[in-house]
Amino acid sequence: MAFKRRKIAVIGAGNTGATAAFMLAQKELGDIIIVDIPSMSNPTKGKALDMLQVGPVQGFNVTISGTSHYEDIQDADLVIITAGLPRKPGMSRDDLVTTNANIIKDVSEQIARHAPNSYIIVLSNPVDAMTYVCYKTTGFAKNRVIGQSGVLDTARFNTFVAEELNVSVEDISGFVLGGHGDDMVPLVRYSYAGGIPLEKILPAERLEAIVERTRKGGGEIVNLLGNGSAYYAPAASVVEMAEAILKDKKRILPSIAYLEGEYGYQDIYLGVPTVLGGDGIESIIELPLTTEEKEALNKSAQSVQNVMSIL
Ligand SMILES: NC(=O)c1ccc[n+]([C@@H]2O[C@H](COP(=O)([O-])OP(=O)(O)OC[C@H]3O[C@@H](n4cnc5c(N)ncnc54)[C@H](O)[C@@H]3O)[C@@H](O)[C@H]2O)c1
Ligand SMILES: O=C(O)C[C@H](O)C(=O)O
Repeated sequence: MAFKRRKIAVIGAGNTGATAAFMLAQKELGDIIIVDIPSMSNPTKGKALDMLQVGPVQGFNVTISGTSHYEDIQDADLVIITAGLPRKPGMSRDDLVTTNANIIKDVSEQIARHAPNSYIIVLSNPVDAMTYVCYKTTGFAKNRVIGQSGVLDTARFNTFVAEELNVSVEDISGFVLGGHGDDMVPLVRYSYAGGIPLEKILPAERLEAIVERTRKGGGEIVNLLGNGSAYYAPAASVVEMAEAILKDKKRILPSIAYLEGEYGYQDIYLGVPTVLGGDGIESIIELPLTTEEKEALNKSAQSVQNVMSIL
């Protein structure tokens, strides 16, 4: 049997979808098909063609195409869902729930029909609840339906810590648990700079300020952009997860995973540390938490439940 290149479908050709598609191509992770709703002109095809023409300049060699037909995602190995509305200043991610849930249901049905063996990473917000909708609609196994938030939230935390310490961001390893909302749980106790616990080198009030800024990191960018939300770091984050799966890297990365008793929660998608490899979420890592940390995680899980109760 001949080897074949991987096929990656990106649903939604907006800011996050187009940026993720471009980064996937630059890393030659597979042939890319970008799907968006039909329109009078054809911006999806236009973006795909524009990206493809970077290949000769940067030296990557994959196909990139744009479409509004779901048949074109036939047999995709991996699907990244970015379809849906982003928030605007003054909105919370949860305000998007009703509109985006309808979009995610529709997209998930199409994925189940045309790419029944795929692994899915969901980005659309409110992402914990949208990942749940995708899981229920596709009926795929829980390890194959994954949400992205923790890689991004951790990247923000790491960025702020590196700036504070004036050291390389490469040496910071933060750790964020919970839902992708303002009560997410950056766990300082499990965060390090060059192997040194952060609590040993940063005063408690500076750490608390960084935790707060991380929690509101998405909103900070929404306010700065004025019309839409972050996309470079979100795209890079979803691509890191995609790479872990496509190359069976068995990375320890935070993912939004379906919980059946882990951390004491049932029937919920929530951000937890996972091993991401060729079979998607291969395992969930459970860590001992202090009473205070567990209370913070309970609060975050309750926020996700509140959004899910609207569905
Ligand atoms: N999880 C995260 O960390 C994270 C990070 C950034 C953005 N997001 C979320 O991702 C989503 C997309 O953000 P964006 O900045 O790319 O928005 P965007 O408006 O730039 O792009 C969204 C695209 O989805 C398309 N779309 C809508 N319905 C569709 C359907 N049924 N099928 C296919 N495509 C459809 C739209 O036409 C649009 O091109 C938002 O919900 C945003 O909140 C999540
Ligand atoms: O903040 C948003 O609405 C988009 C995304 O979830 C983010 O964290 O950047």
